[in-house]
Amino acid sequence: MAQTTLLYNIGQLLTMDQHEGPVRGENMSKLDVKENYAILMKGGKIAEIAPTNELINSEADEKVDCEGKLVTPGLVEPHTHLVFGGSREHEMALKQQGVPYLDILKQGGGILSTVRATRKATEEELYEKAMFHLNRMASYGITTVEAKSGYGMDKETELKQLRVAKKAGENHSLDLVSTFLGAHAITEEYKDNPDALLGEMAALFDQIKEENLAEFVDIFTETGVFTIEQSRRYLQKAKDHGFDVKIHADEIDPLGGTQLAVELGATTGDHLAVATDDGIKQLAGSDTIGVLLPGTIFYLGKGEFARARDMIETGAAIAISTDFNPGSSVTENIQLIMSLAALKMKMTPEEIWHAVTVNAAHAINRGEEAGQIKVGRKADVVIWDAPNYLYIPYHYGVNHVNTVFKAGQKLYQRGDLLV
Ligand SMILES: N=CN[C@@H](CCC(=O)O)C(=O)O
Ligand SMILES: [Zn+2]
Repeated sequence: MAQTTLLYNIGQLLTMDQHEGPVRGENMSKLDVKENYAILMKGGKIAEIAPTNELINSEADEKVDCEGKLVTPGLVEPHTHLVFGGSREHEMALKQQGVPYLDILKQGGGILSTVRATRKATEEELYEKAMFHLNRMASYGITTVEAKSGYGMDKETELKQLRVAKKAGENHSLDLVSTFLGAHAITEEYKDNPDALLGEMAALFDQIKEENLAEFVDIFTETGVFTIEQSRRYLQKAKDHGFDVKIHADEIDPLGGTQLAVELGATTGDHLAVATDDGIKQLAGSDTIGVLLPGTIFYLGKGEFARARDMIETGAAIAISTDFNPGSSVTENIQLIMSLAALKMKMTPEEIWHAVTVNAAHAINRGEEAGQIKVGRKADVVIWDAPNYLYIPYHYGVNHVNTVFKAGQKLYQRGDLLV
C-alpha cells in the first residue's frame, strides 16, 4: 500500500503557487503564507492541503507534528557544475594575492586545472563524487538540481561527464536536469582556433540528443573565452538541434551576454553581475529568467553584486543559485546564498523564496513539476527548524533543515549529536 504521511501543526506553510508561470517584478514580493496548516502526502504526491483542524483525523501511516515550524517546497538549484575531478584549494593563495580569476585561467589554471583532473578521473570516481555532493545538497533542502558538464572540452570527457550526471540522476532520489557546457573555456589544443573547439563540441549535439544526455546547451561568454558572435552562432546551432539554451553572461566584463540571452530566447541568462542598464531593461521585457549567483561574487572577492533590485523593479523574473563548482563558488549551501541575496543584493525574503522555488524550477523547465506544493504534484517538502520564512536568510551560514521529503519519502532528517 502507498505510504501516507500527514504533516500537521505547520506554523507557516509556503505553497508558492499563487502566481502563474515564472514570478516577475513586484509579484516576487507577494507571498501567500498559510498558518496552522497540514499536508497529506499519499503515494509520493500531495493529496490534500488544509488547516490542521480539518486534516488532523485523516488516515495516515505516519503523522508528523511540525510543532509550529516553517514548511516549504523542496528547493530547486538551477545552476551547478556538479561533475568534476579534483579540487582547487591550491588556488586560494593566488586569489588572496589578488590574481584575477581570468588571469588564473589564462595561465592554464582555474577551469583548465579542473579539466585536467576531470580527464584523468574514471567514470566511477566522478560518479561517487557527484553522489557525495548531491547528498550534501539534499541535506540543505534541495530536491531538484541542474548539473552542467564543461570540464572535458574533448568529446570523450564531455560524454563521460554527461553520462555520470545521467546515472547520478537515475540513482539518486534528487531529480537532476542536465546541461551540456562543452563551451566552457578554451583549451591549450585550441588556443589559436577557438572556432574549431566550438565545432568539435557542436558535433556532439546529435549524439547528446540521441542518448538523452542533456536538455540544455550553455556557453561561457566572456573576455578570453567566447565572444558574443561565437556564442550566438553556437547557441543558434544548439537551438536548431532542439536544445533549450542558457548563457554564462556578463559575469566579469559586460560584453552584452544578457542581451544575447534575450535575443536568442534563452531560458536563462546566468551571473549577470555586470549587466548594463540596457541588458536589464531587455531582460525585464523578455521571458528569459535571470539566474543570479551572489556566492560567486563573494567567493571571487569582487565588490559588485548583480543589480537584483533594478532587475526586479523593472519587472524581471529572478532565480538564485549556489553556482556550486570547484573554482568560483565552492559550496552546496543554498541557504547561505539566500543570506547573501538578502545582504548583498538587497532582495527581500519574499523575493528570495520565489527565487529558490518556483522561479528556479522554471529556470530549468521544471515549472510544472517542482518548486510548489500543490495537490497532485510530487511531494517534495522541507520542514525547517525555523518559526517563520524570514528566519532562513536572517540566521546565516548554517543548515536549518529539519526534514526533507522527496516524493513523499523521508530523504534527510537532522541527526542527533552522539554525546
Ligand atoms: N564562470 C564560468 N564557470 C563557472 C566557474 C567554473 C570554475 O571556475 O571551475 C561559474 O559559473 O562560475
Ligand atoms: Zn556556472
